[in-house]
Amino acid sequence: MDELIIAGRKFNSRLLVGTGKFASNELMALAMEQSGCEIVTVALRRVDIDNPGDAMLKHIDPKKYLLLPNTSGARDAEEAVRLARLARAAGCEPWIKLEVTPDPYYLLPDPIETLKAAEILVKEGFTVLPYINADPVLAKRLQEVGTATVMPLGAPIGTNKGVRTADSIAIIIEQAIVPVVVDAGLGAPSHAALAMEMGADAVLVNTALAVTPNPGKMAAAFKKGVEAGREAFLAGLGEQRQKAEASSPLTGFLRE
Ligand SMILES: CC(=O)[C@@H](O)[C@H](O)COP(=O)(O)O
Repeated sequence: MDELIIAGRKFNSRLLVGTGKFASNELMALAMEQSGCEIVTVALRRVDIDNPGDAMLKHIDPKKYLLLPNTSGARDAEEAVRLARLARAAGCEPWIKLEVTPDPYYLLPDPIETLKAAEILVKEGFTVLPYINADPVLAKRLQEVGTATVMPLGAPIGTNKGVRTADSIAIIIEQAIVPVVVDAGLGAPSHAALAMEMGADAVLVNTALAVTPNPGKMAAAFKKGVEAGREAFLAGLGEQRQKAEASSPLTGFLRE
């Protein structure tokens, strides 16, 4: 597959994987392996980031995966910035998946606090990958302050509903000057394929891999979905039409 480039860094995989909710760290590691991913996100609140012996971190080989800490659980910009700084102080690369989700029920990202935190973190030299609602105006504003990607949600985190925000994501993709990573709510490989067919640069998946009885198999299926979607996008999909058009044109077969 063609390379994904984020902030000048090249990746062969366009599938990013989250590490929450797995029944065991072994199943998480299996899913990472089978997904072919190169970027793995970890919630800073769930790991002892200072401790290389942390039970989960031990399963994430830094030579193989870029560890992308995320600020999940932060309720405002201040908390998110503090978590990002802690990760950097602990020796993580200055890449951060910015999540500000004050509402515990829908976990929808706060656009104002996200923009505020992004501005601060970009100025401090972080490579910022913000999780956002599928809002084209916010996506533009974030790119203007210098985020490395935008990560619009397909559906709320953990819902497995698929790309419910397709029309807005299409606008974000059309206008983007940085990679667009569809993040959250993708429950099936076909959802990932759809996002990629639309022209998303990558997708991030966690729950769908973690809640199945077979995380390894599901991760392999998502890998194929992402690759198929990307190939189809690059090939160029046929135009959608209102009226039927025969697949086998009848001209020449008609009786005089
Ligand atoms: C792991 C992570 O970063 C999540 O916040 C992310 O948005 C994934 O969402 P799903 O769990 O719905 O795949």
